[in-house]
Amino acid sequence: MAAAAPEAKILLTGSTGQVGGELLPRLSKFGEVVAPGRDAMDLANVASVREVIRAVRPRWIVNPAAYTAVDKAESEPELAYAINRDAVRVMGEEARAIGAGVIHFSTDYVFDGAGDRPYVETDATNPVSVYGASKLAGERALAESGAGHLIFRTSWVYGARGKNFLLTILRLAREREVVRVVADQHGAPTWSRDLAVMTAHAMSQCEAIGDVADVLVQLGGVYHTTSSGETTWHGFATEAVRLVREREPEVKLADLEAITTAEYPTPARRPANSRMNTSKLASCFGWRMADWRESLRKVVAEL
Ligand SMILES: NC(=O)C1=CN([C@@H]2O[C@H](COP(=O)(O)OP(=O)(O)OC[C@H]3O[C@@H](n4cnc5c(N)ncnc54)[C@H](OP(=O)(O)O)[C@@H]3O)[C@@H](O)[C@H]2O)C=CC1
Ligand SMILES: Cc1cn([C@H]2C[C@H](O)[C@@H](COP(=O)(O)OP(=O)(O)O[C@H]3O[C@@H](C)C(=O)[C@@H](O)[C@H]3O)O2)c(=O)[nH]c1=O
Repeated sequence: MAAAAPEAKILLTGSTGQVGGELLPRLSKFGEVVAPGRDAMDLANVASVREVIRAVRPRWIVNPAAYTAVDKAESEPELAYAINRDAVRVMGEEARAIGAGVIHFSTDYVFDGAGDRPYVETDATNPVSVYGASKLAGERALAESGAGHLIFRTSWVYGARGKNFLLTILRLAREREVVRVVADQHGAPTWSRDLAVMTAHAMSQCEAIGDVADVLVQLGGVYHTTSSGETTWHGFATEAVRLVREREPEVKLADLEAITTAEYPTPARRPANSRMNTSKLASCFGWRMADWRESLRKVVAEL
């Protein structure tokens, strides 16, 4: 009697992060999920990345782990590139060798924000920060590796847990009477859970068609995966505070001041236009991302 085929394995990085934390419970339907922490697989050390992939031999590598400290990256470029580019290159090389698919996440910060319409996947990139440049280098390294891959570019990720703008603003709103927020950077806040649900849908679609590596020859590439609708960081903060106030009227904040980017200097530059067109996701995977306001309401209800 032939031995039973080994169970498919999914190697998930960054399971302590916003997106990884939401992916973890949603991937077990695809096989055994192996989710090593930083101690077992340090993305700053490519040898450990190679070693783990060779030991696990996954069918999918799902990689939401990243160096995400946008301002700090300006003074730590080597570490940002090691995690956001070099580790991703090794994932691609190892995935190619075993016919695994790689799901990777990238960012609106690969663009300079100069345009005045939502970006499509084929638009020219031109990052204006070290973080954005290191993420773009990771996208390119993965594409060059020849592995079947999906790169989900998203923006302004938030959720009920983790380090994110929503939780920062709500903390400030409880502590202060005045909070100043930039109102000239445009984009779409995207719930970490919406990304995880979309990712599982895309994986299901791929698996339903056939062998993952073969399917990704057709479907692989970059997809824009931001919430529907658009706002500014100030608009996002305003809606979040409004929703929280409905059940917490004692919130201290009296003035949520709309300011310009120039009035809020930061080490890293951010794009003024972060808007992304998600039609490709809809046409290739039949998936529409939720409206940012709808998701924000759900997250605030969970807090
Ligand atoms: N956050 C955002 O606003 C946006 C994020 N993205 C992209 O989406 C993806 C998910 O982001 P998000 O979930 O918010 O990220 P988080 O910052 O919430 O999580 C990052 C994860 O990466 C892990 N990690 C960082 N460095 C290493 C390392 N050296 N070795 C192993 N693990 C490491 C962290 O582990 P540990 O807990 O040990 O630190 C953590 O689990 C990333 O690719 C990011 O670039 C795109 C657009 C917007
Ligand atoms: C906390 C705060 C921020 N801001 C501004 C600064 C900045 O322009 C904008 C967002 O601030 P943050 O530093 O919280 O967010 P930032 O780290 O820039 O968020 C980015 O993270 C990476 C990982 C991504 O990939 C991007 O899509 C994006 O989500 O809001 C204010 O104006 N007032 C405030 O009180």
